[in-house]
Amino acid sequence: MRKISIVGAGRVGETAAQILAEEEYCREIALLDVREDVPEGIALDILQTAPFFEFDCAVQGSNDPRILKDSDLVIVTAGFPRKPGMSRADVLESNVRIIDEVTDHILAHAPNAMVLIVSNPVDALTYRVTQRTGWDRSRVFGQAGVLDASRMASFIAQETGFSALDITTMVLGGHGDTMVPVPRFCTINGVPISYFLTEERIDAINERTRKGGAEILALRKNSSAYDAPGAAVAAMVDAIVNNRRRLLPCVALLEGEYGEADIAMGVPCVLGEKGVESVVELDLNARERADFERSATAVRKEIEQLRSLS
Ligand SMILES: NC(=O)c1ccc[n+]([C@@H]2O[C@H](COP(=O)([O-])OP(=O)(O)OC[C@H]3O[C@@H](n4cnc5c(N)ncnc54)[C@H](O)[C@@H]3O)[C@@H](O)[C@H]2O)c1
Ligand SMILES: O=C(O)C[C@H](O)C(=O)O
Repeated sequence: MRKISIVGAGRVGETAAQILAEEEYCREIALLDVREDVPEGIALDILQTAPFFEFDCAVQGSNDPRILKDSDLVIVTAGFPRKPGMSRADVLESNVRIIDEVTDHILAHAPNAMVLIVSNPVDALTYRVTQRTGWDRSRVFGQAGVLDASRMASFIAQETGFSALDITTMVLGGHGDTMVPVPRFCTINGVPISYFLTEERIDAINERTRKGGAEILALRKNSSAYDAPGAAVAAMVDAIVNNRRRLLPCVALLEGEYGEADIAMGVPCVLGEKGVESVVELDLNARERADFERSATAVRKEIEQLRSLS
């Protein structure tokens, strides 16, 4: 990949940019933000880590949307994070205006790019970008489940004492309190977690995962999470750049899968060089399906709110 742009050089955007540079996923990283001088400053700061991390890709920042020109991938982290006590949906109204402006910049300056949405509420905003661009869902998708699954894996590692390296997890649904951790698809080197953890402990891990973002926000106080979110973005970029065809939970537009259409939410996807290659339909049991439907109802409510703002 030649050029990756990040719109929103805030905490998540900067963290992601630093990892992308260290890993040299592309030859050029562009940072676009509305704060005067800030994207230039962040770009310089990241560039000056090059001798330590041994990369030589270009890193530039600007307030001028033309910096997006020729991007292969645009990552959108622009927008307000929630404050303690708020839900992610509480920033919908302010962030939809930002996302619309950013989408128009992408349409004007990077019409061939893939778009990875991070800004919250990520399901509704990903939906919004699919509608405003009219692009195929393979090119417009969001990050949520990779982060939620990594949180769940770290909680399982803490509870069991096993290495996080051996833990695989799956979290579906909307990126909110109704998200759906699926313990049946969580293993420690292939062994179901129910082999090591009681139902009660698994329920507690599910609940902590659902509230994972709020837990960090309450502790950090003046910022929501950005280290793990930046790493989650980088994991998705890695899958795309290296055409790994990883099975990752992504926010994707549903076209009948899981009995849902005209909605974007977290589902397992095959992620590779063309973006979301396909949505994988897992055979959910009755409880998982009910939880997924409850989550879809919550996302639909946000999408309805979006429509009323149009
Ligand atoms: N999907 C996820 O898993 C996930 C994880 C973490 C954060 N988030 C979300 O990502 C967003 C950013 O979080 P953060 O902690 O980096 O916030 P932040 O406040 O540190 O950064 C946001 C940046 O967006 C910029 N911005 C605002 N309007 C813009 C515009 N029109 N064009 C370009 N830039 C613009 C701001 O100037 C700021 O630098 C929030 O909405 C947050 O909730 C999502
Ligand atoms: O919690 C938030 O608002 C930020 C993000 O969605 C997260 O899960 O860390």
